[in-house]
Amino acid sequence: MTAVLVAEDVHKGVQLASGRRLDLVRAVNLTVAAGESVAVVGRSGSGKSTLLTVLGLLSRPDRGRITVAGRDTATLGDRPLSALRNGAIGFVFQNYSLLAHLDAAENVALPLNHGPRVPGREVRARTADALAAVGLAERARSRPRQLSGGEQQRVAIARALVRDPSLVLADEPTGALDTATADRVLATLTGVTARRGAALVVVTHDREVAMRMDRVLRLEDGVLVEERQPAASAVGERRSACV
Ligand SMILES: Nc1ncnc2c1ncn2[C@@H]1O[C@H](COP(=O)(O)OP(=O)(O)OP(=O)(O)O)[C@@H](O)[C@H]1O
Repeated sequence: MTAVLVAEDVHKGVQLASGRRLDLVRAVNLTVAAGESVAVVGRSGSGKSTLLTVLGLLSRPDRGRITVAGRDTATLGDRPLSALRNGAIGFVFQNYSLLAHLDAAENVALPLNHGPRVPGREVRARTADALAAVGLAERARSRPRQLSGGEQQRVAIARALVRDPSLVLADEPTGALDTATADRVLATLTGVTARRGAALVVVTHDREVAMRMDRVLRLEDGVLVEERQPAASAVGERRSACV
């Protein structure tokens, strides 16, 4: 098993406006293998998004160790950390975080503008492929305000996948989508993990979404508790069916 993401005894708290400290993530241990998908569920406000930002190297843990694609991030300075984040991780934000002055294609292409230079022709081809994968090939020139919430969410997913990340972290990736579109987007996300050997972590409130992942973990009192682990044969079957 090749581990793409390893979190060991990770802790993360936030300072409330009242000055009180809230320890949301208290002892998280998690290993996600290449080709594996994991759902994180839990009640609203339990710290799922906070955990995802720590796993995605967007904020540092208070304690503990996170290893991504074999790199121990605890010892990395800010620049190598952001280079690793940009190169290895695709993040789908709950609020999409699209840039309003850029069209869909330009938003999707953003991760390709950082790190090693990608030739313009390849940028255009990869952007078009990513938009087509989420069913938005026709909307490449639309600005976020010209797109529905669900379309914006799909642009955000295309942006997360455009660089072929080894780890995809998605915060409520189907929250704004109807059932048919959510199905298609989930198939894209799980297809990427299975075909390209990426690891996928999805935060969701939606039971049906959670059940489509290989494992379901619940964040409870700051600890991840295993809710469902399918038989290994079922995971293997699903992976080989997607190749
Ligand atoms: N930077 C911050 N400063 C203060 N409080 C914060 C901060 N980030 C999160 N919180 C609080 O921590 C709690 C957990 O937030 P978080 O967004 O991680 O939960 P969640 O499980 O993802 O919730 P939901 O399912 O509703 O999206 C919430 O009460 C939130 O208000």
